[in-house]
Amino acid sequence: MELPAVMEQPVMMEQRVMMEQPVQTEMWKAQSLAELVRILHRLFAEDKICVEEVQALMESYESTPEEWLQYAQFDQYRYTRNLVDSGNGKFNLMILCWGEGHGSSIHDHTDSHCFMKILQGNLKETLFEWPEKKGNGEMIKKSERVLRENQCAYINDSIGLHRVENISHTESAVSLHLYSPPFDSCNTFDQRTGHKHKVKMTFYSQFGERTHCATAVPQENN
Ligand SMILES: N[C@@H](CS(=O)O)C(=O)O
Ligand SMILES: [Fe+2]
Repeated sequence: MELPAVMEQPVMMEQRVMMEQPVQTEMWKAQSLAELVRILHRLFAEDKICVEEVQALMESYESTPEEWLQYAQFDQYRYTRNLVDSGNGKFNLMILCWGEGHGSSIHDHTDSHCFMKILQGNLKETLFEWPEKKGNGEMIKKSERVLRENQCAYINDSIGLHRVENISHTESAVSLHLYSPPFDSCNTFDQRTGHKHKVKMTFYSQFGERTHCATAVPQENN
């Protein structure tokens, strides 16, 4: 029996390029936000993800405001969480908008992976140790750093807890966050005592449309 002719592989929309690194690894380059979302779907369809690969992919996207402005909805008083893509149930991709001086409480990430890429401005990330189970004192600060445009940071609960702040008095900031698996509540911690408090997290907008919250008082993580 004749074997079917080998079909030519379709040309991929995305480009896999070799980056110059000490250890040569194949890496993705996302040319647009839409392409970034497509590649993320592909990577998260697998059982296991490679943290470094996702982080490098997110870093490879060069922030283009026209591509994300529709999702960047700000609030006067607190940072907002705006859902961009629900990742086929595998991840949530969202844009967070930080006005001048806005920041989050010290919090955990509910056993999920958290990738955070800066799209505009700078954000300060302060890392804390988990408090002792029965502790009742000031929380221990491990490190702090300023994340700049296009950088992508990563955290999970085994690394520790963090607080994120836009310390600028004159510029807003915008960041792109990916959480996998998705979650809608986390714990916040009191810096003085280490006491924790479970909070529900909400979206200010979803797919560019403002969401109308059922609760009168927003219970956000800030
Ligand atoms: N993890 C926080 C944002 S940040 O401060 O890392 C959130 O999802 O609201
Ligand atoms: Fe966080």
